[in-house]
Formats: sequence, structure tokens, C-alpha cells
Amino acid sequence: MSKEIIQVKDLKVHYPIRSGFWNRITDYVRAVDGINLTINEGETYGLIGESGSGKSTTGKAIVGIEKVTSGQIFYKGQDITKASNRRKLNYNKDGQMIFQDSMSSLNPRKRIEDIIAEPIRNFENLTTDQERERVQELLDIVGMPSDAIYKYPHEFSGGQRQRIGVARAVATNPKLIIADEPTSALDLSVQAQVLNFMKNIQQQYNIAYLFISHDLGVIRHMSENIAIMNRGRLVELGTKDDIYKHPMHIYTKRLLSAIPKVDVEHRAEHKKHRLEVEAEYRNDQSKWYDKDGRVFPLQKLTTTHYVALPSAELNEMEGK
Ligand SMILES: Nc1ncnc2c1ncn2[C@@H]1O[C@H](COP(=O)(O)OP(=O)(O)OP(=O)(O)O)[C@@H](O)[C@H]1O
Repeated sequence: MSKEIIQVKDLKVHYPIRSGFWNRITDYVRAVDGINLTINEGETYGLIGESGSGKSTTGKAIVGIEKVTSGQIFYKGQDITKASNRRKLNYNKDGQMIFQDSMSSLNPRKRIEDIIAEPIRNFENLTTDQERERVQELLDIVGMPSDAIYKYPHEFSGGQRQRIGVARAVATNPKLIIADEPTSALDLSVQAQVLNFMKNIQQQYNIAYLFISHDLGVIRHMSENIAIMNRGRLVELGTKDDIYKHPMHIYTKRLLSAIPKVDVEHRAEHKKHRLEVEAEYRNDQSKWYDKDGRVFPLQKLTTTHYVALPSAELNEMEGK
């Protein structure tokens, strides 16, 4: 049976909006507004949603670089919502993050050796020789030449920089990596390479990924379980089959129908489906959002599949 590594309970991250002469708080951006999810050891959990839906904020809160407004995050059953607990449980070593923009996440003034060694220095006392050996090993794992250690980030391509980002993320032997759009800035062919070697590394070291993307194709390739995020909440949550074969929420259907189909033969059919979904969405918003325009709490559909709909709607759909 799979073991839980991360459990998120009713997580909220609200950013204050200030205005006026006194710079008072007048409202809040509810970036994450009460989400629950569980990530198992060694699995890839896909988190998908449009820009601004709250995906990155969720990832940052889980890894501990964004302050939580309320709710709890558990790592192997222990509460790590507070920074002091994260230190005690060594979570800062075990939970790492890979960012979308490798150019700005890798310090341009530092050589690759120092960039990759930085997290190791924070947690281990290695001699210079041991440290260099470890960095060489990591570069080897991500398929980079050993002379890369003397170079600077700008001397590499986007795909190579992303591999360096992965080498740095795995340097501390983490158990969980938050991968925030790790390949969106890359060409399609390089994207596939980086995704495949992220999968290889995962199998080799039993790492769990929270894989954040707005690209349903990438999420399908990578994930076992998937959550769909909209307006700071989860609208649907399930296994890959639940989401791709039996999508229930209109927002999930919209995202799925927006995947570009290269298949010319079915283009007309795909367009018809998309127009139908868009029309349904426009005509009956009340079914999908409450009177304040907010997403409903998730309801259980099957043991793995959850959808954000009021109970009455759910009963009607199931013919009860
Ligand atoms: N530091 C911040 N201060 C105020 N508002 C913020 C801050 N960070 C994010 N937000 C807001 O919170 C909401 C969610 O942002 P977030 O970056 O989590 O979305 P996202 O789904 O990751 O989007 P994208 O795919 O574009 O990165 C957005 O409305 C954003 O403007």
C-alpha cells in the first residue's frame, strides 16, 4: 500500500491588498482558499489550472517558502506548517523545488559547481574534494559533461539549465520535489527529454513530485493522480483515468477540450465539443459556482474521484 508523504488540510494563502493614504488592508487575494490533497511516496501528483488559479502559491506553501494563512501541512504525518517544525524534521532538506525560469532561478554570478553545492553545504559538512566529487556525480546523473562545473548559467541552453536545476534539487537526496512548470519554457523536443529524465530520477531515488503545469498533455504524461485548480480551490481531483476518461466538472472539461488536437481527422469533432462546453459554461454558471462566484467544496464521487458540486447537482447527475 502506498504511504502518504504530504497531506494538505484546508490550506489557505491570502495576500493582503493595501490602498489609500494609510496603506490599510482593504481586501485579500484568496490565492489558495481551502484546499485538501494527499501526495504518496514516489508518485507524481499533477496540479493543473489556468494562470492565476493558485498553483505556484500552493507549491511554495508546501515547500515552506510562502507563509500559510491557515490550515495545515503534514510531512510523513508530522505538522510542518511552522518553520521551527520544518527545521526539526529536516524537511528543508527533504522538500525541494524546481522553478520554471532556470535563467533567473540559477544565480548568474556563480559557477555551476557552487550553484549545485549550495544546498549540500547547508546540510552536510563535506571536504572540498568530497563536495566536488558529489557535484560531478550529480552532473553525471542529469547527463551533463563534467567540465560544466567551471562554467556559468548563461553558457548553457534552456534545457541544459533546467537539468542543472534538477541536479541542484536532487543534491540533498530529497523525498519530495515541487516542480513548478519545469519545462514550459523549453522547445517540445527538449521538453520530452527533460520530462523523461525527471521520471528516471524519480524511479531511481523514489522521489514524489508535485508537478505543476497548465499543460494537460504534460500532466497526463507525468502523473498518477491529478487535481484541477480554479480560483484558489480544487474543482476536481482523481486518478489520471478519472480525470481524462470521466471528467465531471465543467472547468475540467473546458481545460480538456482546449488541448490542441494535431489529429486533423478529428479536428471538426473536437471544435464542436469545445463549443458545446463553452456554451454550457456560459449558460449555467450557477451550477458550478456558489452565489459569491466561488467554487463549491469537493464531494466524493468514488473512492478516488472528487468533484466540486453541490450535493443536489451530484444526485441529479447520478440519477438519484
Ligand atoms: N506575492 C503576492 N502578492 C500578492 N498577490 C499574489 C502574490 N503571489 C501571487 N499572487 C496572486 O495570487 C493569485 C495566484 O497566483 P499563483 O502564482 O499562485 O497562480 P498560478 O496558478 O501559479 O499562475 P501561473 O500559472 O501564471 O504561475 C494570482 O491572482 C496572483 O496575482
